[in-house]
Amino acid sequence: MDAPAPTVPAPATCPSPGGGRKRLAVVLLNLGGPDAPESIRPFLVNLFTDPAILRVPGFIRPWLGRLIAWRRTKPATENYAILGGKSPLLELTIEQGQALETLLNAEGGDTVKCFTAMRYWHPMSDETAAAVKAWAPDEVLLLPLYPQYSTTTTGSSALAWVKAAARAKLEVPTTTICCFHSHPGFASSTAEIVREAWDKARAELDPAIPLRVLFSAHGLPESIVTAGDPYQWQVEQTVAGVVARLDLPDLDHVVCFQSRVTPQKWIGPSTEDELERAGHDKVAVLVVPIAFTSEHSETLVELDVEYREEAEKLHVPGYFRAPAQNSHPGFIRALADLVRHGRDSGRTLCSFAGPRQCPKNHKDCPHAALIAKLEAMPGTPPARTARARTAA
Ligand SMILES: C=CC1=C(C)c2cc3[nH]c(cc4nc(cc5[nH]c(cc1n2)c(C)c5CCC(=O)O)C(CCC(=O)O)=C4C)c(C)c3C=C
Ligand SMILES: [Fe+2]
Ligand SMILES: [Fe+2]
Repeated sequence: MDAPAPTVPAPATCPSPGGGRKRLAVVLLNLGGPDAPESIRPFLVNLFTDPAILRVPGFIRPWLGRLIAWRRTKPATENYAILGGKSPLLELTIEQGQALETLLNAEGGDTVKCFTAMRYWHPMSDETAAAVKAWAPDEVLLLPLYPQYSTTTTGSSALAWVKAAARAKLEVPTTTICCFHSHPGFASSTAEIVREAWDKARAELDPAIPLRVLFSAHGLPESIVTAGDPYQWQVEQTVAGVVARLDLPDLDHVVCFQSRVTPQKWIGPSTEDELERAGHDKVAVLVVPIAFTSEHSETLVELDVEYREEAEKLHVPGYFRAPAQNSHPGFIRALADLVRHGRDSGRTLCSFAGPRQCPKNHKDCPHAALIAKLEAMPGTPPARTARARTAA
């Protein structure tokens, strides 16, 4: 159902490995977004026919997924029209990859090249796996740009990569970073961004009006969380880590969830409900996107246009928004640290701290679930070491 794939640019001329330096391909995993109005429907079909997103029996999924995509096309087209008919996600992800590559290569050591593999629009895993194979790396490291692990995002992308790597016969040791929700460098750089936005908002706002921070994450159907997905728990960990670094004692803040797109019950409170509460309490809000590291349709349209209008209607006395991390130097340093640490860990699957971080009740934590799937998949790249498997 994909539209014809745009040609993937050939990888830049490879630097000589020289001096025994190894070649490390860092593959940035991201969601992807339509690159033109005519890509919106096939992008949505790819999204809603993903078994990680639409959890219905396999024989129904292609039909139901296409139906939901068809119904979602009109509102999504209106949203992307505000952004010129396309998502900015690919450009921003490429910029993040370039900044990361420059930083890692400046340190000497191995030769690093960053690639991008999008889940629902081009360049997708098959195209990227072919480009990575052509570059002939000694090792691959998968780095999601989602700080918090969800089966619907990082889990789905990692599985898509494993299948694509097998098809491309890319059989090199591969490390997957599963999450960095509480990575100290990520938390500090996010706190820096939030603090700057807070100071700017406070400077503009009447000192008599209180300011509440709404940490707004993309939502998930509640049934996915109940089934064991650790995403909500990890979002809460991120917020706790960021708040601890803000140096704003007694900060009025809340974690809330946006972007509900299906009729099922989604996790809450919703960002819309929190706007209503802010209007009622007569407090201004600073909205902080907390589960995605670059600007995209849901920050630039949903937060900046729709929720801003909603806040006005609800008489919220001030509406401010902190930017996403994008290529903030502190964030890129955090990503570089994750690459180095993941590499050195010798693990197949590595959290920001090495081993599993999620409490036991989150049975979809990849350390319990994904590793088995990764290794059971025919043609899976070999686990790095037997120790890595047991350590996971
Ligand atoms: C943490 C990030 C995300 C989670 C979790 C997530 C789950 C999830 N998403 C949908 C449905 C849609 N998501 C759409 C766009 C979209 N989703 C994320 C991130 C997460 N999704 C991003 C960054 C984007 C935007 C990309 C861009 O183009 O800029 C869309 C399409 C847009 C729209 O129709 O408004 C849909 C649909 C579900 C159902 C889900 C969990 C089950
Ligand atoms: Fe989404
Ligand atoms: Fe986990």
